[in-house]
Amino acid sequence: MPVPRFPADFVWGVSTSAFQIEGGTSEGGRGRSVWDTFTATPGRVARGENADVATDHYHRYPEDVALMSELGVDAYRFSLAWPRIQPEGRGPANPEGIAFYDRLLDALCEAGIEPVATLHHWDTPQALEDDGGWLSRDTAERFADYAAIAGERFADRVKMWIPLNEPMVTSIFGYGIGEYAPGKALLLDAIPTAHHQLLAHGRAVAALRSAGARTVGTANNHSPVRGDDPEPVEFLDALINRLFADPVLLGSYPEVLHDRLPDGFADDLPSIAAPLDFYGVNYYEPMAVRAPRSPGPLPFELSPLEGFPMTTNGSPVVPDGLRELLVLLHERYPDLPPLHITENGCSFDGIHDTERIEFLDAHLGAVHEAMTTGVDVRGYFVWSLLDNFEWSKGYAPRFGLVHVDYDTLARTPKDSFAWYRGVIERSG
Ligand SMILES: O=C(O)[C@H](O)[C@@H](O)[C@H](O)[C@H](O)CO
Repeated sequence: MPVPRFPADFVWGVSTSAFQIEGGTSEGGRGRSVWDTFTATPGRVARGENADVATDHYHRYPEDVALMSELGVDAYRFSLAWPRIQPEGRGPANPEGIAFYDRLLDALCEAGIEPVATLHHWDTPQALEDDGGWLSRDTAERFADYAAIAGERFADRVKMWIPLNEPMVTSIFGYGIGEYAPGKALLLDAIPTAHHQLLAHGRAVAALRSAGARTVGTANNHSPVRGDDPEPVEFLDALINRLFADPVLLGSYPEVLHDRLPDGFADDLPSIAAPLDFYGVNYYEPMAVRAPRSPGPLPFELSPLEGFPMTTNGSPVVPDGLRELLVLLHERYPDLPPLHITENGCSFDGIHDTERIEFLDAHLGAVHEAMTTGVDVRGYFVWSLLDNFEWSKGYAPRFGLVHVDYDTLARTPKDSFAWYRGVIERSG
């Protein structure tokens, strides 16, 4: 199905993150992050893989910027590595770290590609984790200092800012079930990490605006929750969607989680609900849930979503879930700022990646459908430009429009690269 016409000023982009592509983890004065520690811990990452080299973007960024130029994107969403800019997570900026991002930003501006900078894509400095990490309120204050440094140094070239990528994943996968760094399995006792991240978001918005940032938003991952039993559906919806959206967009928390939040949380809500210029959404798949079949610590259990094609990463392909989500956000949040799809993509193998083209085509169709019903969507960013390090799954899942040979680090555009370039060209 030909991709429908999007507005002429619609933003076409691609996304990546520092830890997943940069490599050079011990170069340029970079400090250790929780993910360096996690990948060095046996049994945490498939096949014992790590991101010490990853796609070597740290050295090959000119080639990657040239690929984006060839692709014709308007914007590139990447993340700054906090441990590269502040190796211990506090104190003065690391000049070599700043210099690396200066080089990258200058190359992007030279190529006419708008930089979209995420301040935190999960690589928290290990030194802060040793002091409690996101379980500690102080980390939010340290994050504000980091945001001020980044704003002062880069706000002249960065077009859009995103303080945190998917705080939900850090809280639930990092502190709740321990599947991601820092690998803690606190279950619902992980919820204070959500509040401290949201406080960090609010503090960073203020720091970035003082530094002259033009446009500030979010990149929250959201999934419509499906199930026949309303109780587990509402609870999971509160846990993965509303816990991270309501405080930012309504200035309140879902009632059902109040007793899990730190004392005095309400005093922080005005700072957390700082007005935004856009609301970024990462979408991959809906979630299905049911009541637990045996007593356990959680009032729900996940259930498989059947009857859909699957990606090589085990995700069901449900394009209409994206339309459903956009309409839900539009209806649920009256003062919702314009939306950007800050991530959407899939893992499939091979250079001739027809399934990826079909996936992106169908999801763009879903976005357009939501727009025709009045949802204000301004841009779309494919995850990802390059195959990269897929966290605890290592390098097996391939999400890139560009294939990466991890032996030679050679980049090879896939069929989806040419397809997306055509979409961008046609949308004019
Ligand atoms: O959404 C996420 O989980 C992250 O932002 C990305 O870092 C992932 O790599 C991507 O989504 C594929 O799973």
